[in-house]
Amino acid sequence: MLSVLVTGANGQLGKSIQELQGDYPEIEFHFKNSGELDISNENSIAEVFANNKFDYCINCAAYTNVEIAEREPQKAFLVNSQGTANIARECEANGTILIHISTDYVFDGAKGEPYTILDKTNPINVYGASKLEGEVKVRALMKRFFIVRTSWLYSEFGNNFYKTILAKAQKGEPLSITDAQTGCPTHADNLAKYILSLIILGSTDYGLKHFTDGVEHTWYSFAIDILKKNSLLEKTEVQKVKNYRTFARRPVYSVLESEH
Ligand SMILES: NC(=O)C1=CN([C@@H]2O[C@H](COP(=O)(O)OP(=O)(O)OC[C@H]3O[C@@H](n4cnc5c(N)ncnc54)[C@H](OP(=O)(O)O)[C@@H]3O)[C@@H](O)[C@H]2O)C=CC1
Ligand SMILES: Cc1cn([C@H]2C[C@H](O)[C@@H](COP(=O)(O)OP(=O)(O)O[C@H]3O[C@@H](C)C(=O)[C@@H](O)[C@H]3O)O2)c(=O)[nH]c1=O
Repeated sequence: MLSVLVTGANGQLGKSIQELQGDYPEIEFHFKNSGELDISNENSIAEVFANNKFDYCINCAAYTNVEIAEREPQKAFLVNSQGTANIARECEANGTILIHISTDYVFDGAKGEPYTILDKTNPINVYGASKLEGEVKVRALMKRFFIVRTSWLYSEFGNNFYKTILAKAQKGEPLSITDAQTGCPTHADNLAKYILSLIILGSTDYGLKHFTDGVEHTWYSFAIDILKKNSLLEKTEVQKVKNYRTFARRPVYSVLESEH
């Protein structure tokens, strides 16, 4: 039996993994939400590790509000950089393999073609910078780790673009959606299955990975797909815009070349 700790268990990805647990009888899952394990608190982590021996830790805990991060960078860095370092340190000390999740927003978008794991990072917003610092800490502190970068996650859980658009359309609100950014929407369930496959297959191909669903979209084309799938396109007024106002800058092109 493999023992697997999942941090941030009540977030979008954490819940997607929880949904799948019945399909993995060979794994004993230990799901910890932010109240049960605060990754920014070393004592909280030490307490959880003192009572268990984990083969793997899937770090789903993160500060993910891209907009608000611009106004409270210290909070984003506390979780995404220091918190990640805390988890990495404890995993390394306990022989636990870390599967850490990162983002397409570590790139500036200037490349204009799919980013590989060898491409230079250059975040252009606070969230991306804090996630990159988390990656750097994992690499510095650990030998056996996976850093899985993904993009534009959506699912029935948590906050995501899919749910925002669906909720607005269901209320009959007119939509104005940017086509100024291109990326790959990725269903959290597919990412969860990929992560669990690394564990089940006992992969020793450690290091950096890119995982997406592999289909490029702008936010506008993704919104059109969402409306079509939910039979809302005819009923919804949708405007394509270039200048949807946001606090945070986002990469104009952040497609990740996915190996899977
Ligand atoms: N969402 C996306 O589009 C993408 C996400 N990612 C990455 O994937 C991972 C999972 O994201 P996702 O599930 O969507 O994010 P969510 O925001 O849905 O979930 C993150 C979870 O982390 C928890 N959390 C926040 N701070 C702490 C802390 N100090 N200690 C423990 N838990 C904490 C939150 O709990 P609470 O709500 O109680 O604060 C929340 O449940 C993250 O690393 C994210 O950066 C990468 C690319 C795209
Ligand atoms: C809701 C909405 C957003 N937008 C724009 C704003 C922004 O440029 C883009 C995406 O909006 P959101 O704020 O929903 O998505 P955002 O928070 O930028 O999503 C990101 O989250 C983090 C956690 C990641 O790691 C990224 O991969 C990515 O998924 O769409 C519109 O044009 N119209 C709208 O009605």
